[in-house]
Amino acid sequence: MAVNIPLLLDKLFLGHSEEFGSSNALNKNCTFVVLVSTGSFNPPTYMHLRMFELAKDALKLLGYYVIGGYMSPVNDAYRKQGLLPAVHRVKMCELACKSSSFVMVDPWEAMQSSYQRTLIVLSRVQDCLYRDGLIKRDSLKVMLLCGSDMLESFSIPGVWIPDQVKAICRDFGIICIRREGKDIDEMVRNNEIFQENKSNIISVDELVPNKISSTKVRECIRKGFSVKYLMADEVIDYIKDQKLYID
Ligand SMILES: Nc1ncnc2c1ncn2[C@@H]1O[C@H](COP(=O)(O)OP(=O)(O)OP(=O)(O)O)[C@@H](O)[C@H]1O
Ligand SMILES: NC(=O)c1ccc[n+]([C@@H]2O[C@H](COP(=O)(O)O)[C@@H](O)[C@H]2O)c1
Repeated sequence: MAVNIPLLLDKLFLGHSEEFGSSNALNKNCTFVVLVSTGSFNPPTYMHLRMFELAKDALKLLGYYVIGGYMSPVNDAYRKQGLLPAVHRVKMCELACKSSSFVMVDPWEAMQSSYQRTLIVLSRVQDCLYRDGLIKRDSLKVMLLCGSDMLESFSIPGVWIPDQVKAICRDFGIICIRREGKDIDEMVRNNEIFQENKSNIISVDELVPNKISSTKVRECIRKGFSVKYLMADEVIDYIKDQKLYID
């Protein structure tokens, strides 16, 4: 039985914008995008937030308008080594999102009693938005936002369910941020499902390459090094207060 947690809508852009002049953005004939990023966020870094900015810019050039984004921290049952309890990761994501005008946290996945696959997470966000009726179904697109390491994992046998990968690519779409020089076009060329849905897979190159990773941040904390300017000050304060990531 799913734990019922309402989807936050407070930062969703549903009104006026300079880009749309004086008229209401939602009356315009364009596709509105809601980004969903799934991951450990252990802890959330500036790069996790930066991904939303990069995706928003890239989609704008393609004629899409991003009206909001969600970070969805993975459930504890994912059992990745060193994964902190979801309560901490959700809290840190909430603190990280404070500085964003459009990125929110969706704690639904983290708060369920079992692991939730990414397709289920995307479907739930889409269902909530459809149910609310705030945006017309045919002008709303929910997309998975990820880094190229995650896109690469789609092709590793046994990690994802092929039918679910198909559904994610076909019914949602993926916006993928290049990470550490990975060739996203090659990944798309070498995967049949990606090939079939290549118009729905958008790759984003960074103008300012950024190698921040949660693993490296955890390593710095363990060694007692500074992590300032790698993630939000509020997140750093929380980690200190709660004495997290020190073995
Ligand atoms: N520097 C980065 N460039 C591009 N994508 C990134 C970067 N850091 C994280 N991501 C993406 O953010 C999402 C969530 O990542 P995750 O929480 O696993 O962070 P991570 O830094 O990869 O963590 P870890 O180091 O613990 O594996 C994934 O889609 C991942 O690819
Ligand atoms: N089949 C699936 O839906 C599937 C498989 C592997 C990873 N994932 C997701 O990808 C993300 C990976 O996060 P990490 O890079 O931190 O391991 C998590 O949100 C996880 O739930 C989903």
